[in-house]
Amino acid sequence: MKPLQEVRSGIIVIICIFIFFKVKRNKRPTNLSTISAEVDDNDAITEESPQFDLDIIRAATGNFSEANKLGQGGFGPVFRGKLPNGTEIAVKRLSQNSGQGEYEFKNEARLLSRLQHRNLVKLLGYCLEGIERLLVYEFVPNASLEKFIFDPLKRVLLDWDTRYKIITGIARGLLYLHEDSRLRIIHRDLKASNILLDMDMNAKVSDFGTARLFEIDQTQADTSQIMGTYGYMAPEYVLRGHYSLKSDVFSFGVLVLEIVSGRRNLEPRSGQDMELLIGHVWKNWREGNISGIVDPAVTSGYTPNILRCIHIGLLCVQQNEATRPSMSSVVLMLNSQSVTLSVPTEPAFLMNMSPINNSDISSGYDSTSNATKADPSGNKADAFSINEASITDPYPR
Ligand SMILES: Nc1ncnc2c1ncn2[C@@H]1O[C@H](COP(=O)(O)OP(=O)(O)OP(=O)(O)O)[C@@H](O)[C@H]1O
Repeated sequence: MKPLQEVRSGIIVIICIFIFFKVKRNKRPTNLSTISAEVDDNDAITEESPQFDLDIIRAATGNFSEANKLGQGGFGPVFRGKLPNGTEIAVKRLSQNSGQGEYEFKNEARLLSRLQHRNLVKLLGYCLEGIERLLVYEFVPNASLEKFIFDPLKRVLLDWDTRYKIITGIARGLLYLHEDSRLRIIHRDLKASNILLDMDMNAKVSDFGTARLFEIDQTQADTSQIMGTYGYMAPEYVLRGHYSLKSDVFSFGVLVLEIVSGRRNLEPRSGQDMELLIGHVWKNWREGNISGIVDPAVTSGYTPNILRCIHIGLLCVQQNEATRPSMSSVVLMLNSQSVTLSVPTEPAFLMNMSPINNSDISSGYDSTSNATKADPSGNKADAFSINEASITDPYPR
């Protein structure tokens, strides 16, 4: 009997050890290194991001030659290059005075290298040698949405189907950042110049320099540092430094309306009152004047799809962040025509900007972008006022 009991005990111990290790394997740790285990079926699991040798990057970019310069962003210039294996790359060379510390640099590098989605620009690796800090991205051949949508000649190339594909691509990329990985990521600087277009005009969300990481239960925060670009920032972010997933939803809504109309939300016109695009869209939507909204370069007629996108855009830019939809709702609304859309309430169109802001905005433009970066020192634009017009007829006639 005794040996039999020992055998039984032995089996029980073995089963317990097996269950223990099985549970341990399945348990998801909560740190950043597990991000790759959280990818959905659009994604591939990625390894630790490779650290590139500075000599390799120098050789790939012709020693950061002017001829290879793709553009100048807020954190430094971006250069085109080719690795010895033929892979085309875009190298972001962070300026010493960019204000981005080692922590932020590593944060962006580690974050991006672990996230992979067809609508996100892929980070191939990084280089941290001496004072040199580089981010090495896949090269996205068709430049940014900004270069297309606001260019009088190029935007004609964007028919409605292409614009719709871009809108859905941005929505999916953002949904991935917000909900489909274990860590929630708020982009915080979503704008047309941060949407890159690949060979097939698929949208890829780029520039996570301002992204913040959030554990599942920490989805919003208040900050004394305002980062972002005027025209795209949600009012609660501009005025109170409060950001959340819904701040990105607001920026997405602005982007949708810009894509539909081919106009910038914030277009400075010297000597005139500034009218934000979202205010213009709202006014025309209420009057049923769709032709006053849609880019004349879109020649396909005002299909229900276009009307739906305007409607979704207006839902995203609502003044009250609580009433803005989540990105998963947005993707659902875009994918299924049968999903009923609620009536949008007043958007946060910040009219009657003070002369101080007007001059700030016109002088703050750089050569590559008409969008104006917010003051990273955290000075809040308290001169914005909200138009309090009430809704009488929310449906277009
Ligand atoms: N992966 C890439 N592939 C191709 N071109 C790129 C890539 N990344 C950036 N670029 C180009 O380099 C330019 C500068 O990019 P960057 O993201 O640094 O700045 P930005 O988006 O214009 O401004 P900001 O820094 O304010 O966001 C972009 O306009 C884009 O045309």
